Amino acid sequence: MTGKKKRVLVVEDSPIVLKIIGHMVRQELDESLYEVDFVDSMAAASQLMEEHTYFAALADLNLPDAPNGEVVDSVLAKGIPCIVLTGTYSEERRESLLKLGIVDYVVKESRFSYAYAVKLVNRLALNEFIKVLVVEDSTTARNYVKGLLEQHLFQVLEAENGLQALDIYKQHPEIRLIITDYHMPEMDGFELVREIRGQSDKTDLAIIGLSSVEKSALSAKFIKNGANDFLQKPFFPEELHCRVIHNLESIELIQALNDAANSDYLTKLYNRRYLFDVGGAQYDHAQPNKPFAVALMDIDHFKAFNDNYGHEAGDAMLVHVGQLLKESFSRFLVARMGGEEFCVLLPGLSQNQAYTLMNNFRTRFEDEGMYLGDEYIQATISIGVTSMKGDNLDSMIATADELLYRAKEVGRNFVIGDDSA
Ligand SMILES: Nc1nc2c(ncn2[C@@H]2O[C@H](COP(=O)(O)OP(=O)(O)OP(=O)(O)O)[C@@H](O)[C@H]2O)c(=O)[nH]1
Repeated sequence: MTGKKKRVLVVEDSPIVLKIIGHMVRQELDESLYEVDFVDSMAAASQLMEEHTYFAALADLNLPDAPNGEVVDSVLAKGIPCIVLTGTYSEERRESLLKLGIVDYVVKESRFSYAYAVKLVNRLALNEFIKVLVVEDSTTARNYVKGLLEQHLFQVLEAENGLQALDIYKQHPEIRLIITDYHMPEMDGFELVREIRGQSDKTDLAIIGLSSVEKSALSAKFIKNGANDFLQKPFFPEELHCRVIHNLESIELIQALNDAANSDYLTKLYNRRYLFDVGGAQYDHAQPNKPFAVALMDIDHFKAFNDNYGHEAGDAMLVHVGQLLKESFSRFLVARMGGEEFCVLLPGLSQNQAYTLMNNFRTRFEDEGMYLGDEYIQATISIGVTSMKGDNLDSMIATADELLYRAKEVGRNFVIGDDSA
C-alpha cells in the first residue's frame, strides 16, 4: 500500500473485551491498511489523540477515569468518527448518544457485537469513496439525511427536486446511491426513479425512496417504479444507516460476483468470456471507417520455463506478464485467453501503430524480468498482430493466431503483423 495507514483508537478498560476486540481487529482489518492502538483509560486515550490523527475510534462509555462517557465527548471534539461501546442499553442512553453525533453504538453482549463494531471501521473506509445524492425539497429534511450520511463519511451531494437530481447524476455518474423524497416541485420522486432507471439498473445504482407514514402506498409504488428500497418518514437514524448499508452491500456483492465471472483468477486480467462479450460488442459497434487492431501473444517455451523453475514460478511469471500488460495497455481491453496466451484489442489503431506498440511491449518484456527469490529470471514473448477486419472478433483473433504461429516459427521473441506475414 502506497498511502499512509489509517489509525484506529480502541479505548476499553476490560482486559477480556480488549482481547476479543484485538482478535476481531486481526481478523477483519487488513494490517497493511490499518494501525490500531489499544488503551484502557481516558488519560492514555487523550495522550494518544494529542500525538496522532485518528481515522476512527471505538470508545467505551464507562472507564474508571471517565465514568460518564467523557472519552466519547473528547473523541467527538477532535472530529474523530466514534463507535461507542456500552455495557447497558436504555432508550435515554440511546437518544443521548445519537444526539452527540456518534457513528453507532454497540451493546457489549457477545463477540458478534464486537465484530459488528470492527467491521464498521472497514465500512467507513469504503464510504469515504462513495457518493450519495440526497433529493429532497425541504432544507431541514435534506440536512438531516445529509448529516446522518456524513457521520458515516459518505460524500453527499444534494438536489432540491428530480430535475436537479438528474442533472447532478449526469455530472457524477459515479454516484452509487440516491435517496429521494416523493413530493417535490419540477419533478417528483417517481418520475426521477423512472428516468434514472432508463440509464442505470438496480445493480449499478441503488435508490431508496422516502415516503410518509400517512401515504404508505407510496412505498410499494417506489419499488414498482424501480427503487431498490424505501423508508417511511419519520425514521430513526439507525434505520437509515441499516438500509443504506444493506443496499450498498448488495450492489457491492453483485459487483464482486460480476468481477469474479469476468476476470481471470490468477492475473486478474479480464478472461476469455469477457473478451468475447464486451470486446465482441466493441468490435461490432466500431465505426466501419476506423481501423481496429487485435494482438495475440504467447510466452515462449513456457513448458520449459515451468520444467526449469516449477509451476509456482510459472504462475508468478503469468502474473508478471499481466502486470506489464495492464501498465502498457491501460487504455485497452487486455484479456488472458487461457494458459500462457493473452489478447489485446486496439480499436482505432492502424497496423503500423499497433505493430509499434506491440514491438515495444515485446522488448520491454524481454528486458524486465522478475525475481524468483534472489534469482532474476527472464522470458520472451511472441506476438501476432492484425488490423485486417473480418466478419467478427473471432475471425480477427483467428488471423492474429496464425500470425502468432508464424512468429513462433521464425524463432520466437518476434512480432509478426499483416505486412510481415
Ligand atoms: N504455471 C502455469 N503453467 C501453465 C498455466 N497454464 C498453462 N501452463 C503451461 O504452459 C505450457 C504451454 O506449453 P506449450 O503450449 O507446449 O508451449 P510452450 O512451451 O510455451 O512453447 P511455445 O509456445 O511453442 O514457445 C504448458 O506446459 C502448460 O502446462 C498456468 O496457469 N500456470
